[in-house]
Amino acid sequence: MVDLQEIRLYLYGWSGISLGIFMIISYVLSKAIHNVFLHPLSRFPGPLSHAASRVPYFWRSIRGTLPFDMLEMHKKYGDIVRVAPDELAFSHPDAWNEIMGHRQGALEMEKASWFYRPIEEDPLHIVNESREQHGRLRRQMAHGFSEKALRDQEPLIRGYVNLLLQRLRENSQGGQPVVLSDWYNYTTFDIIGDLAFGESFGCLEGSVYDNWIKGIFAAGRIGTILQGLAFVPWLKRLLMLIVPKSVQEARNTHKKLTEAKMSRRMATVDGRPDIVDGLLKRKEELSLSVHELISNAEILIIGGSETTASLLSGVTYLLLESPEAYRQLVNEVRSTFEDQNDITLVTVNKLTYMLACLDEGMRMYPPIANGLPRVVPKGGAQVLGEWIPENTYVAVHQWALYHREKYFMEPNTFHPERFLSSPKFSTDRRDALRPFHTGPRNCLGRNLAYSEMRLILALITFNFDLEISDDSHDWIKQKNFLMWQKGPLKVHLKPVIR
Ligand code: HEM
Repeated sequence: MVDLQEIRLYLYGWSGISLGIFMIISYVLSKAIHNVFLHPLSRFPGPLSHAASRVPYFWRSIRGTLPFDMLEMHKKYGDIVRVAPDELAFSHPDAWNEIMGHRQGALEMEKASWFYRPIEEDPLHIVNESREQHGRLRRQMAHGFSEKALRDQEPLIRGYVNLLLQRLRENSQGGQPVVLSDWYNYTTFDIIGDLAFGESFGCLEGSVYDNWIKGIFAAGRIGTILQGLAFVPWLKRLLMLIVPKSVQEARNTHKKLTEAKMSRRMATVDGRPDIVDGLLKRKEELSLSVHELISNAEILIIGGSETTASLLSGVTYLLLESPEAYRQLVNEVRSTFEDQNDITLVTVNKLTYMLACLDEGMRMYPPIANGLPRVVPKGGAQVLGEWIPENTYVAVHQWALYHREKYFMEPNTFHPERFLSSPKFSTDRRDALRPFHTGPRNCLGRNLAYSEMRLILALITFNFDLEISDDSHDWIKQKNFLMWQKGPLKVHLKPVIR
């Protein structure tokens, strides 16, 4: 016997669900139509799907192809591209100052919180703090990055570089290639670990990555997902509730290890020539909790090690794939120095060709390849002659900008001479190259990074002949999830006999 009441309830249920789905689809469609045709950014060019929704932009970001996709978009649509309903990408040398710089009579643009604070509950640090607290932190930290501080830090840095050279000698003895990309990472992590927490990670000692560092590598991919979810807060909250217990436990273990590191640093005498000393001295005045101190030390490690190591791997690869440039660099290093003890943080400044190689390396393989978005302040702002409405997100995507033929001749080939005033490259817009950004929130560690990179590269090319391993010729074909996903860069090292 058919129960009519049951059928009626069943049909009501289905019509309720259908109505719900219909309403959701109508909402999404009307929002997309509004975004494309009626939004204040409608007049800017870009792919239709990106104007309609943020999803395509995040799809590119979580697939790791954003830097390359941005180049294609700029080639097709020009210097300004609408990459999301509320975001514009700018690809022009002048955009740097207008977006990142000190703006005349106005405050600098704030950083976009969806990008910089993917987990709102986490303590803040110098990179994502608000303008006022950022200024205070920066003033204190700047002492640790001064020229005097760098001179005092030299013995510490040199100690790790010497250990790197020793390990490279040991590991290349049988003629097998070494994974140079790992060794660069070990070295920069150990150096920054010591400068930010008062102790190294023991990577060079143990010839392995510390677990703490492995966690940072995994964070890049998760970071891009969390950034996307910032636009759908309910989904983010839901997903956070179902994070597996093992992940939460790993996070807690990491937290405890870091707290122990910071406690040990705080127990050591004042005046250690490192980067956190300035913060420790003024922690009460700056109202810094232990967690904020840790958060600052952690961001120094993330920002100061992976970036420098990536560039070292990138420039080594590019040099080994460009024999003429490699030969010229080796010539410069070996004719400038007779003894490796003469190679210091000061004397490496003589290596002008090496500096050009590093700059060209940053152009072809910028450690921070994607745009770091800012928010247009109240009242709007002028960028590249266009009036941009308030609350628009704006960014410059480095990899894409540096690979545009409009600004760099032969952008896909390694030409250090473009940074040595070669007439062939006189039309290059060298002012487009800002790997350390510009303005009040630019990189504090620029000098430290250059010193480290020059010292390491000079000592390696002084001590070894390098040859890329056959299976590393495609090394540069990588994805990017906030950081480059570097595969092993294998290199044969032959000690130079003197
Ligand atoms: C090749 C190596 C490096 C590159 C390409 C690089 C790049 C950058 C960039 C683009 C920013 C701006 C971030 C933003 O706008 O949100 C930045 C900020 C920063 N970097 Fe670096 N960096 C490098 C090495 C280092 C090193 C070795 C340190 C030392 C620990 C360091 C410390 C910092 C700090 C403290 C900030 C924040 C500055 C502020 O907000 O006032 N960086 N870096």
